[in-house]
Amino acid sequence: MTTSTRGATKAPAVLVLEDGRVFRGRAYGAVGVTFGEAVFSTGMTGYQETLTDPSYHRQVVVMTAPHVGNTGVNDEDPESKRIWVAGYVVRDPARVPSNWRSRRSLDEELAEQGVVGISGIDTRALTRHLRERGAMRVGIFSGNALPDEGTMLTEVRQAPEMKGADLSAEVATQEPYVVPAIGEKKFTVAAVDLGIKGMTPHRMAERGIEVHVLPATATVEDVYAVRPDGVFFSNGPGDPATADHPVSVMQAVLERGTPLFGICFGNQILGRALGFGTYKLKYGHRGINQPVQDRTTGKVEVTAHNHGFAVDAPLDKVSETPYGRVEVSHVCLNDNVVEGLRLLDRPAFSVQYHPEAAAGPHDAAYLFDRFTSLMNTVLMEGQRA
Ligand SMILES: NC(=O)CC[C@H](N)C(=O)O
Repeated sequence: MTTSTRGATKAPAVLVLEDGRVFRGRAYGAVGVTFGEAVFSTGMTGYQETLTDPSYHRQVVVMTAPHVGNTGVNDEDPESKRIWVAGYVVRDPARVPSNWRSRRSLDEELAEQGVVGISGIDTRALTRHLRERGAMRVGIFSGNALPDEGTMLTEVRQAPEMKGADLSAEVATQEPYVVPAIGEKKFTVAAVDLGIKGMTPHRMAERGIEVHVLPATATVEDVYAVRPDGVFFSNGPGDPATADHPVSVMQAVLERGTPLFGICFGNQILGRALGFGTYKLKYGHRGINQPVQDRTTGKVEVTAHNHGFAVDAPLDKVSETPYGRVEVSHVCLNDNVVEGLRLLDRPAFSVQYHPEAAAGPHDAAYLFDRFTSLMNTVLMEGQRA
């Protein structure tokens, strides 16, 4: 069945930014009201992965790509069990989705999951506004009887901000579960779920790792109860400055010298565990075409990003920390933001971006091999000792 998503058949919708700028369009997905932090993603593809990434919880995502929904919605690509974005902003939705895997239209899927969107927006103008003024709160209001602009603006300004938001527990698993190794099992990893994407344990499983995914509230005892060869800290929503519990668990892991790998939120937590601060970026990095340099090899990777905060660590020197020496291993070539940390005296490292990226690119997949080889080295040393 095809559903027409022609703008004219849809209810009117209004997007109101906290600084008072207003964009008018048509309802897309569910009709209603939603609030969140307005952020833009420059990915030309992979919208299902974006929508279902738990790190987007409480964010209203603006797509710079003008056509969205062309390949419909399939049952294979989601990164989690539901759509997490708080709202979705597109320019020109596909009228008829077309792909051999497509099961339904994106419009239908958003409506079914109760996600309020808006279409017919000049998303490039909106993106330029956010780039100049910074990420800010936003509301989308749709339906035939809308409040006046002043009322909508007041409501937007009452919505919670992303700075200071502690959100991992709202998205992470409540119960531990195991993702079995594919083929021969070589290692066991405890993965602390702060908002993990499905592709991350899969990338580990492909390398012979049995992954024990643990709730965000997991204690040091819970982590070591699975007798891990390595410990992983996942991506996740919210402000890393609030993540005191995972920071203290990670410090215990560093203390014991267990191989450790972190992605995105996990990188920010490693930064904090080592004593660095984190800060909010003006508008963040979101998309699948961000250039990152591996400072050890000089090689540039094209990478997937979704972060609004970053680690404040010096680029030009090796830092001394309570856990030994640390270097900034990766940097974003657009703006020199810290994109990775590596300890020189312990088997631990992390990256701010997404080597697991399902929609690609896959330039950074070697980082999963680096984690495997750290576990291998530590295991061999243990056997020799
Ligand atoms: N994808 C992530 O893990 C995001 C981390 C953090 N919430 C940020 O926005 O920077």
